[in-house]
Amino acid sequence: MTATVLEGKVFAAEIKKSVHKDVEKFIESQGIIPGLAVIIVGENAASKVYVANKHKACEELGIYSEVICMPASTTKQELLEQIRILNESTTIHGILLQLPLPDALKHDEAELLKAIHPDKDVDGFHPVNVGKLAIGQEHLVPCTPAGCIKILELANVEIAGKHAVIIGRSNIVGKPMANLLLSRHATVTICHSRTANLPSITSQADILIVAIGKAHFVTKDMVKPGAVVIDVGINRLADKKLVGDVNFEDVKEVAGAITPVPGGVGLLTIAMLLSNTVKAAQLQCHKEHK
Ligand SMILES: Nc1nc(=O)c2c([nH]1)NC[C@@H]1CN(c3ccc(C(=O)N[C@@H](CCC(=O)O)C(=O)O)cc3)C=[N+]21
Repeated sequence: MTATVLEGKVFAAEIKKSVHKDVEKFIESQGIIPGLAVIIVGENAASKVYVANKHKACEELGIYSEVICMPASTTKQELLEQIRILNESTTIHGILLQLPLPDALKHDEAELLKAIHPDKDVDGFHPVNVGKLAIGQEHLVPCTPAGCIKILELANVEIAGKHAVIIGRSNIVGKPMANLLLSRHATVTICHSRTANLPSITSQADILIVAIGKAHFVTKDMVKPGAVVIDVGINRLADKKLVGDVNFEDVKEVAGAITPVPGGVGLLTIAMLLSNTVKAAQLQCHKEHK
């Protein structure tokens, strides 16, 4: 048996189409354009590519987008001031602070993310939004795990009652992913670097979500026949080739369905960012009219 390949492009196009409609409706009813600001601090080749992709996607959908590039020498104070300006801006509805931050700012990350107004937090990283997700009140949800859920939904994969295993416990993917799956009634197991006998657990998964940042880590002996495998990894090999955390060619032989890298989850991440930007704009307008 060979797995069905879950093409990110197809699902992302579907989401973008619906977001595009929402953008048009929003502009018509409010007389303003939804706006996204992306702050990028320092030089990071990969970050620049993502930011350029996000900018292009905004243009396609009629969302106003601003990219704010700041030097690696930027201080916490300067960054907080930039965030304050964007929080108060009436043309910007979504703010994304691109991670990772330069080393000098790494220990300020939590404080900086908390400075973004929760209603403009299109990454869903503010503690208020993290907390809301944890108690089942989804508000602005992190884009990558939200994209994984969209893939499952659009591919008609049943979640309720299924055993979902997540490899990776990051705040950006693993933890929010667990909450999203739990709210949709999956039985959820989170594995990580200290998990004993990992293959014995991953082999029980009906849905396997892999987000550990190790190229080709998951092989077919770790996958239950017929499982749905979602690969969140993006690893650049020495030859510049982009690969996931899953050994695609190997796992494809046993999985029921699998996402490719590139062309999988990454495209959904961008689509969900656009969706969150319009949602944020809607939230802010409702508040103004109260
Ligand atoms: N605050 C913050 N929020 C983020 O959401 C965030 C971030 N920081 N830092 C970096 C990561 C990474 N990320 C990606 C987005 C799109 C693709 C994407 O479009 N990938 C395509 C193309 C990949 C390529 O060819 O380079 C694909 O997988 O097919 C990948 C990765 C968002 N991130």
